[in-house]
Amino acid sequence: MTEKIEEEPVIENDDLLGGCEFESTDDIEVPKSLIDQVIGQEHAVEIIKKAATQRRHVMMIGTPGTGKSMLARAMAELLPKEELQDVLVYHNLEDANNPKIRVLPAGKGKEIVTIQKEEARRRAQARNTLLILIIFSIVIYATLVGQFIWGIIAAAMIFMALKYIMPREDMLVPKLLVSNSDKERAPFTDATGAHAGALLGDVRHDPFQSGGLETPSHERVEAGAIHKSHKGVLFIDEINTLRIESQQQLLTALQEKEYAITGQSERSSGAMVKTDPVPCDFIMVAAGNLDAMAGMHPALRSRIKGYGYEIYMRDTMDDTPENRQKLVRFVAQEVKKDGKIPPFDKSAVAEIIREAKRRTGRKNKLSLILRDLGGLVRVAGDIATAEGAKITTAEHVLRAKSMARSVEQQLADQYLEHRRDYKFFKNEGEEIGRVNGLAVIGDSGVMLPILAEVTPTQSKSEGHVIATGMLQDIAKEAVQNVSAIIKKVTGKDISNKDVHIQFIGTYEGVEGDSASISIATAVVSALEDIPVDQRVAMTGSLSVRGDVLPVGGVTHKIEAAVKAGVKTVIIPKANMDDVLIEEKYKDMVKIIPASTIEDVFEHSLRGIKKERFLDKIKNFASVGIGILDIDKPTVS
Ligand SMILES: Nc1ncnc2c1ncn2[C@@H]1O[C@H](COP(=O)(O)OP(=O)(O)OP(=O)(O)O)[C@@H](O)[C@H]1O
Repeated sequence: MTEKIEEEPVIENDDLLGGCEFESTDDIEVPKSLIDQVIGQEHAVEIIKKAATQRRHVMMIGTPGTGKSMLARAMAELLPKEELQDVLVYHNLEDANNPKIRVLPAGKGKEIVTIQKEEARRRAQARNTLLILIIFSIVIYATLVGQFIWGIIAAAMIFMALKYIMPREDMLVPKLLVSNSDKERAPFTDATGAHAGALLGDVRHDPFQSGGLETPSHERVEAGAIHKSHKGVLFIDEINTLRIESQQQLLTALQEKEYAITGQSERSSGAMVKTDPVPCDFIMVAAGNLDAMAGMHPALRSRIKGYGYEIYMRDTMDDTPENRQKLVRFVAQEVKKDGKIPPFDKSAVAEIIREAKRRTGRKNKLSLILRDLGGLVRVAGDIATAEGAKITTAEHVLRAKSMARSVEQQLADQYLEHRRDYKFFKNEGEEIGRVNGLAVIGDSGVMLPILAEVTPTQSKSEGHVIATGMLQDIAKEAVQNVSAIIKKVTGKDISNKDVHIQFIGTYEGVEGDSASISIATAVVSALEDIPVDQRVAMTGSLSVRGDVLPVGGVTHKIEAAVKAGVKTVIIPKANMDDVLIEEKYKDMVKIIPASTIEDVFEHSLRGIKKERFLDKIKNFASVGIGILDIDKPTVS
């Protein structure tokens, strides 16, 4: 059974705002602490709070832009600042290559360095005065005895000798390696993509290693991110990109809570120097996507797991009035954070929330990929600013949406333009074995024509599915699924035929497992000689029983079909509530829900043979096919 889509109710702005009353986002209160600003990740917030009190490590896995670094920053805000410490590094009189470390309460380090510097300056002044006096006395004495030249030479030699023998004042001044004076909160260090030196500390190379010109080794010691985040939070995103040795060293630092600093480059004079252990008692917050876990050193992962928490970030939240209200606050937060863009009025905020719904591609959900949504807020605000507007309106947001398109969207549009130029798409007439399939690249849709040809097999044993383009495995699976249905319905065994399938113009990045119903239709059309209506495009997954299963990205796919000039789009019935196409496309397309492959054939096949074929299918449906139930609902 098929049915025409009900006109999607237009959601009023007030509903979209979840009942929030305000004139502009300036009226909305933004929480002071970062942790209270986090939206939609309640589970993560709870764990972060717990981990901060218990000083536990955390690993966050999830899509970029869902607030992982924001949560890590928020965690640093929750840590007590009373515990903060300064770290000083001193020259070691016995072994210059082993600088000494001293740990003091926050603020004391800076005080000591200032005092010592002042003392050193006074000592240097006194020494220089003494030197000048000695030199003058020698020169005057030599002049009096008529040996001026010898006097100058003697003065120069004495000057050099004394300079060499007398201890250098800067040797005695410690270096402030880690400073926490005047810090309002515990340190937060982002070591994402840091090389070994930046992460673990380093000792700089000294080109002048003798002759009184050398820089004292303790002066060349630099703290790493692990030391700077002592008593605070060390955040590393994409943890898997960190070299395995660095991960191992990080693990040691985590276990020991102190880590000596040495030169990281073997050829540098810094490699000779190794300090006493420097404290690094940090909380580690590691982040990444699911791949990150695979690339992570198992011991490091197990350390975090054993001494902390793992969090999986959410990509969406339920579309409830409370959550819509949170998004209203999100817009207010982003406007405030930016500081330069004008506030948003109700219509503009509603448009952002509408976009948050659209971006999920799922019914009753709101997107939590808030960095991207924040980007839209900023572009809309910038457009308003450029116009000199005092307030950002829905019109600015709509313009921002067409300006701030993702690379995938731009690529898809370019692809469409290119295909249209060369008439790759057909959007009218009928053709045997040709179907307008729909696919997604990233967050954008593309129309993907699919051609099928069925020929007697060349092989002696059995027929083959020969697919070209990048979606070969999917094509084979779809043909396998449909072959059972075809066999029952038409009595034809396609296992003794070669089925050729071509995806026209596929390229890297196209996701295609939602092409199953298109492939099935193309194959049936070719096999039975029934033309396909080219004004129709379709998307849907297929079970071996002929059920049409839900897929992802229907909104983007429908919009792509409309852009390609198609008038009717068949989608899985289960996806009907996920359709959130833009207002401007609504009157341009008829959306037909399909729950079985029979529905798909009904709306896409044409010609006189169609009815007979559909009758056969109906019979088959009433009898049932009773074949293996291996279908599993997949969302592509
Ligand atoms: N859950 C959230 N609540 C409020 N704002 C958010 C949330 N998620 C993201 N944002 C906004 O997006 C910005 C970027 O998010 P953030 O850098 O924390 O994402 P991320 O998950 O760490 O991404 P990546 O892994 O790419 O670093 C934040 O500064 C904030 O403005």
